[in-house]
Amino acid sequence: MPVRLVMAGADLGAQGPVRAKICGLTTPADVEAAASAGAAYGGFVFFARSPRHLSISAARELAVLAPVGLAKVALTVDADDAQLDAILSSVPIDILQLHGKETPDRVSQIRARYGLPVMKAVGVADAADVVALDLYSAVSDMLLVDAKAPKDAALPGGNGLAFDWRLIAGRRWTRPWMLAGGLTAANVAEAIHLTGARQVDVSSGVESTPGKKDADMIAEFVRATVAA
Ligand SMILES: O=C(O)c1ccccc1NCC(=O)[C@H](O)[C@H](O)COP(=O)(O)O
Repeated sequence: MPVRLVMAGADLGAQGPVRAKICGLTTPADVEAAASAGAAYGGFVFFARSPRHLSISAARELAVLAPVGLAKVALTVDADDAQLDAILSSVPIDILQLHGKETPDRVSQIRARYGLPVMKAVGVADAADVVALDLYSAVSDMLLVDAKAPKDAALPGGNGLAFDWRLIAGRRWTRPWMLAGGLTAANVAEAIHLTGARQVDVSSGVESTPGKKDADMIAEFVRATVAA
């Protein structure tokens, strides 16, 4: 199904339930759990150091299982054209999530080269980081407003850490955006109410151990999101 990001700017305003993205799917059961829970997006991680990393062939096997309605997101970190070419020539992907230090110019290049919607992740730890969101909203189709990974973190994201949501309370951007970082079924309603997010992204918060998704936790998270 084509992803309606242009329309999504309007769709994601006041209408409809908040949409959930389940990131770091690694098994067919994860794809089934995300889809049957009613998630709008499923994320595939291409980052070798991650416990959620997928080879291209594994990602392809999962992506073809995703039903209409579960948009397939490829998460990469400072990927070069060769890596993106390899992923996108084999895996049917709907959205690219750029989770590294990609500059605004690089985001624009990637959008132009692949013609896919691009979601740029921006890490937030303090008010200065919020400025970067304005910069990237000019060149991205969607923003992922995430916690900034600590300097000593093993991963640039997916660490299950939240940021101070008050930093973005009441903020709006010209592009659709998604809130991420340390969300769980227990805190997602508060996060939505405080920030006004209409889309949320979770990984660690629906895992029993790092890298292992739990179908019940996914269902509970999506229920809490929709009910918020
Ligand atoms: O998940 C990973 O392993 C990962 C690796 C490298 C860059 C980003 C990564 N994950 C990002 C996400 O899963 C989400 O987009 C988001 O940051 C939520 O993560 P979490 O705080 O674990 O819910």
